[in-house]
Amino acid sequence: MTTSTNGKFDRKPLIAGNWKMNMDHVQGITLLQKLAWTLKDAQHDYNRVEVAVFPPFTDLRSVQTLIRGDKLDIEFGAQDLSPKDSGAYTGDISGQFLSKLGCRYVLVGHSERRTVHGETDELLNEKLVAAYRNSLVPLLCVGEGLEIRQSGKHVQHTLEQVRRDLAGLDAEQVSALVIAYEPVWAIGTGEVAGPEDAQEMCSAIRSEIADLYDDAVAAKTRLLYGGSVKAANAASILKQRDVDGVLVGGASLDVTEFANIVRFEQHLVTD
Ligand SMILES: O=C(CO)COP(=O)(O)O
Repeated sequence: MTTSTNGKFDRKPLIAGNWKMNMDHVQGITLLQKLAWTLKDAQHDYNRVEVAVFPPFTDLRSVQTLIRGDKLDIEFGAQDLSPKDSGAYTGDISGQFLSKLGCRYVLVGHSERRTVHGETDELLNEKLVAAYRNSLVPLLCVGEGLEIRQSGKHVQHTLEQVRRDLAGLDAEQVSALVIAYEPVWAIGTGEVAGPEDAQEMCSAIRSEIADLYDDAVAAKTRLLYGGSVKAANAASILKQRDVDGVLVGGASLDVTEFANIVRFEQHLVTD
């Protein structure tokens, strides 16, 4: 594996597709089959770049069956989990069940959960604990809205989220964690943060982790950017020193777009 003085490629890049509330289980397995074929044609090297998809809950069993049956080298995760493992919590989904279903990852704190469902940092902290308790790797989403960006307080705001969400987690847990910086104003809007914005925030998050834990932990935590990522803008973002991958929404539903984003990252690692 290519290494660099800053250790960027010591962290395995992750290209993640958040399908959100799109694709029923039939559409989902068709999309996944096409993605697997496309990546195979492109001779994708899974040892160098990890690919993960986050389908709706109702797709997870079909996705698991396909990935296991066809031995696809694609990881999958859920879009949310309950802070509790079982009990009278109608409509919630337990991390225990997700883990048993073979999920490797789980999204925590996506801005659509924070805003539409009013999820607080305190709740998200409990969800992170629940994820680790059930051997899931959490992919924590943080980021500011437009007003905060315009007020110039975006770094302060996002680091505050990081501090609150990570409260009480130990060094081993945070080393395994993935954090996606997703500025709310760039999600589904076509507005993409510039590569330098992505680098600014990922670098600030890494420094914050070094302060909260130590440099060794900060060097291991993978940091992604998300918000209107497409094949056309992915390369410049992925090149940034502290950006270890991307969390892709809309473009992950288009196999060609998503596979091209994976390819950009693979070239960066290989060249
Ligand atoms: O929210 C996102 C991924 O979690 C980003 O969504 P879009 O890529 O559609 O902007």
